[in-house]
Amino acid sequence: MSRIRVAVLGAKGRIGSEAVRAVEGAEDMELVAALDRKDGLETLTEAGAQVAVDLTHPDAVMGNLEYCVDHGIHGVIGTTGWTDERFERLRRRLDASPSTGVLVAPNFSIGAVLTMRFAQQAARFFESVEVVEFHHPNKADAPSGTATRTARLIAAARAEAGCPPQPDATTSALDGARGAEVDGIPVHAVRLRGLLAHQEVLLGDTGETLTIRHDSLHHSCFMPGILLGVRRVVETPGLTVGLENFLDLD
Ligand SMILES: NC(=O)C1=CN([C@@H]2O[C@H](COP(=O)(O)OP(=O)(O)OC[C@H]3O[C@@H](n4cnc5c(N)ncnc54)[C@H](OP(=O)(O)O)[C@@H]3O)[C@@H](O)[C@H]2O)C=CC1
Ligand SMILES: O=C(O)C1=N[C@H](C(=O)O)C[C@H](O)C1
Repeated sequence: MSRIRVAVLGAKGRIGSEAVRAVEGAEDMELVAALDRKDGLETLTEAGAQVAVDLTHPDAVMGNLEYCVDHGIHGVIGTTGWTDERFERLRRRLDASPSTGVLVAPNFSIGAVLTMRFAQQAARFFESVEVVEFHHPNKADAPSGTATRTARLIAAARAEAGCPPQPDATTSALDGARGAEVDGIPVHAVRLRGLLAHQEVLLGDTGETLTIRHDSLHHSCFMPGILLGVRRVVETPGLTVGLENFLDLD
């Protein structure tokens, strides 16, 4: 059996360093490159990488990914900062490299993926929904990629079910007091020393509330998802958004 030749970008970072160890420990993979900020992208082609795992920074990910797609290297992308415009740019790039696969996963932890799915299922049954995410204070972006994706999935489920806008009588508020709005869903970001990555989806209706909470307690929780992404992306051309597509959830 030939092993999958994997490169990790952001290899010295919090999640990247854990990913390096996970790839090294996977029997069906070979770590052929571990890139930090100072390393040129040509290292990827020189090393013969088949899959690049990007865990860098929202400012770096597009350049890295475009180099990979142009060179036929599959991408497993955990880095955040994804907008509709970025997805469109990536789709156009992939059109010119139709055998290349890219997985963009807002969250690789199975529990977080299930949180998103459960929130999506519950969204139409409650009048009110808000998302609160909690992260370590060194995180570059807010709200988190996971919270943004969760809110979008909730909003889409509510739109499909014909739910009206949620009630909110606020007419006067300090800037930011009601959080950010993602497709009409309020999203609040907390940054606190001691935390890693946590999320609550709060749903409310007359006389009851439902809270769906997930806690990532260690970066190891993202590793099974990253390894699954590497194994599946080599056989899945085009763009896949969300690890749930590789989990056979239905
Ligand atoms: N999808 C998921 O499940 C998860 C996603 N993430 C996301 O992954 C990203 C990284 O998070 P985290 O590990 O906490 O961040 P860190 O800052 O700890 O790590 C990022 C690493 O990438 C390096 N880097 C920056 N730019 C480049 C570049 N152009 N090429 C190569 N390396 C580069 C940084 O170097 P330097 O220190 O010199 O800047 C740093 O070593 C974030 O977007 C985060 O949200 C995190 C956890 C889970
Ligand atoms: O920066 C982090 O730590 C994380 N980033 C991802 C996000 O923005 O959703 C995934 C997880 O929350 C950890």
